[in-house]
Amino acid sequence: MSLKTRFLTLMALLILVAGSASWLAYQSLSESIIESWGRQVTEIQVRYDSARLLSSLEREIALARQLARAPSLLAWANTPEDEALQAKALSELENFRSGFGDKSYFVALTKNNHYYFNNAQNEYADNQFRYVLKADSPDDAWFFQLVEEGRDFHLNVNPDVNLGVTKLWIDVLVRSEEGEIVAMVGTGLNLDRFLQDIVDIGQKGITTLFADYNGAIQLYRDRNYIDFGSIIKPEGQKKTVDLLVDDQQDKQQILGMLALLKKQGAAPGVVESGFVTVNGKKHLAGVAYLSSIGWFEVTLLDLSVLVPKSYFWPLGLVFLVALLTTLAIFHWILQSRVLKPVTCLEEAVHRVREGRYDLPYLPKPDNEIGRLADHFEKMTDRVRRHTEELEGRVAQRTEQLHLQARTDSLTSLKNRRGLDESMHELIARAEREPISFALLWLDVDHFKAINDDFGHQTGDDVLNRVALWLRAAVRPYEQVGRWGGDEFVVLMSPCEDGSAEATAERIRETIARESKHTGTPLTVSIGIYYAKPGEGIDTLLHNADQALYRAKAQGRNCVAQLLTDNVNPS
Ligand SMILES: Nc1nc2c(ncn2[C@@H]2O[C@H](COP(=O)(O)OP(=O)(O)OP(=O)(O)O)[C@@H](O)[C@H]2O)c(=O)[nH]1
Repeated sequence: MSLKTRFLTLMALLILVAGSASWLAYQSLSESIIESWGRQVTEIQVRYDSARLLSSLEREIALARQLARAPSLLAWANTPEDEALQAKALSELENFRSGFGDKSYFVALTKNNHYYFNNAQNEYADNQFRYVLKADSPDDAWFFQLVEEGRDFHLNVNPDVNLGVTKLWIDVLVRSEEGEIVAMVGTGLNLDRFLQDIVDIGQKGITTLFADYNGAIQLYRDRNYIDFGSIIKPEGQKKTVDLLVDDQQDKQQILGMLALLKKQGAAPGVVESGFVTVNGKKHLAGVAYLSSIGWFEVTLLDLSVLVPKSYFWPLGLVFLVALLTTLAIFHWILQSRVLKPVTCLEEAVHRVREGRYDLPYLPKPDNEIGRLADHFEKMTDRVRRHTEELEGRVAQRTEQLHLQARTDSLTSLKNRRGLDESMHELIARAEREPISFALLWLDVDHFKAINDDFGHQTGDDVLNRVALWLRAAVRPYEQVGRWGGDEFVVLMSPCEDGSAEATAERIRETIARESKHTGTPLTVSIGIYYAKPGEGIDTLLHNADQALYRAKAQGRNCVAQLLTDNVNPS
């Protein structure tokens, strides 16, 4: 895996880990903020809903209580058969009727169980007596139950089968001076309008409901959940608030909140709250006890509606964009400041390793890698110069050795090897183009005697002088060498017929003449051989040697030629 891939993978992993940790921390923090905010909102909402209910009921309840204390009503309730008292009481009731919000009232007398009612349309004027309540009738059980419980004030939602109406009833007991319950009075409020005004107020995500002292649902936007006639139902058959929540733990929690508030009694403004699941969605439930009417107010806040998850999408988007931007910036910095310089440096090192000093362009960021590239560039330049210098020296030395290997150390003429190579070149050239060349083989006469008479050093001096005279006697481009001992060779090319003899003669004369000026006069014998096409080096040497042999045989200090197709001496 390349450095770049490793870096980017590591970076992405680190960002993901850090991002996930931040996200979890954010989730936890936001949840606790939402929870704390939700509880405050719930409290406010509960108090607000409670206040709305109480404000709409208080006047009605106060009026009902006032009616319950009316002397005319009390007098009639004590003596129901007294028609005068009845007329007076009903007149009083009619006065109160116009005061009630629903413009209706009811009276039920405990002594004869007579039930009186009149409505907004004054439908039952002078005919307020509606029916007789029967203790054994389930429809009338509410009356007998309330009287038996002896609660002076009660609210309930109940259908009146006889009247064909379902209302929120305000029931107030009428007691005689002795405390005996003699009647029940009150009014009924239009349930639909009440639900519409107080309960189903159309705030999204907020559900308001009211439950009675036992937790039975009294006011709720869904009528199917309302526990009508709750007063007469035995425990266990009531539609209580826990019906709204899904699991058993939540049911216990919400009922526990009701029990706790009931225990705390009349402490105003106390709100209990907790999370419950309603229809599979998490809700924050707030509960308050309205001691003045003996009911509970329950508010359910759907947090997924009030604070939907979609609110956090921009945050996720910002996180994603930040992640990608960070990766892009990191990649750019990594690429320009680290990876590209390192890649170029690696390529440069590779080239130098292969002996190439033409470095590619090396980026030099202002960091350790840039400085490393700079050092490497300078180091390479130095190595290149050093290598070039060394190579120059080696080439020079090689050239020297090459020359040395082909030069006679005494005379500085070509040695046998040098002559050998020159002859090979001439033969090869003669195969390609029609050139002629000749070999002169020269030997100092009686050289041994010089050595013997004057010493080896003098012999060397003589050989040196012969070399100089030889060199001077031939054209500059003729190749002259010492074959060994006192034998010399001249390669003449191009060489027309006859020119070799002339040159040989000139050499012989020069040496004889010049040596006379030295303390050791000497002569040389020269053999000549003209090369023929196709002849190898051995043939050439052999034939030249034969020519020399002839010259020696002829008495020395002379020139002899070997003609291979005519072997007679010249
Ligand atoms: N001083 C000196 N003598 C050498 C060198 N190389 C060979 N000699 C001597 O040269 C002599 C060559 O003698 P030869 O060619 O055999 O005979 P020569 O005396 O020249 O007689 P001819 O050739 O028959 O005229 C020998 O005595 C060698 O020892 C050298 O480099 N320096």
